[in-house]
Amino acid sequence: MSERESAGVRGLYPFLYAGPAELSEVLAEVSRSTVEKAHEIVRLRRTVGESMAGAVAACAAAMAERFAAGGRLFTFGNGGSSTDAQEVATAFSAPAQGRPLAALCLTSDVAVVTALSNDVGFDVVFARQVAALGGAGDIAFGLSTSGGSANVVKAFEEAARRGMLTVALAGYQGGRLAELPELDHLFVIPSTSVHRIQEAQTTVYHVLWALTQHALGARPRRSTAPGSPAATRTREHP
Ligand SMILES: O=C(CO)[C@@H](O)[C@H](O)[C@H](O)[C@H](O)COP(=O)(O)O
Repeated sequence: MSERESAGVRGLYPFLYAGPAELSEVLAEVSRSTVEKAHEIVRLRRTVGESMAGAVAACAAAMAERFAAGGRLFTFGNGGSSTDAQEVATAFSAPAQGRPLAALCLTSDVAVVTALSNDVGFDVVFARQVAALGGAGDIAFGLSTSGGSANVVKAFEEAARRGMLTVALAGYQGGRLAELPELDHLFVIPSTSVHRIQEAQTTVYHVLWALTQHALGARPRRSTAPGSPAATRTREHP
């Protein structure tokens, strides 16, 4: 191992190099930073819960309406958001309890994703699928931490053209998604840490799932109190 690599490993795993005397100090530091991180996560989730409760409930009601009329949910995102999109589709379509709802993740079919990326372009990898599968009664559900992924933005533009309900989760200040007037529901997690954003987005979509189930009469549940719409946007329909 080169000097540089060894320094890298030392930085990542300091306890491997600590002598018995230093070890407890290193462990105390690791535990301090873990506790700080845990506080940060709880603080952000609380902020999100308090400020978005009303908007999440409104979004769930709109989603439930689409499902009740036979609508389907299409989810998409890149990287970590792609696996979150898979989790959203799984939660809705294959719940252990509650009503199974029609949901499909547009990142799950490798053949379709690679064909579109290879033959047409990665920027249309979701939009083309939305065009092929989506209809007016359906729901487009996209996640992006930056809010700037071109393929996510284009998918929403296509979904809006088709009259689909559009639901977006973003971070930072919403990025390009914040500038999309077509979005029906936008939830912006107020953080600049990709990981914190993803964690808080998980809370938002799991609550959306629970409230949608509740609205469909599948799971009795306490209602949530309305909150400030500071970090959310719900489009008024004429
Ligand atoms: O942060 C992770 C994993 O946690 C990355 O995989 C991340 O998701 C990828 O860089 C994405 O391509 C970022 O896209 P986006 O969230 O900005 O739309």
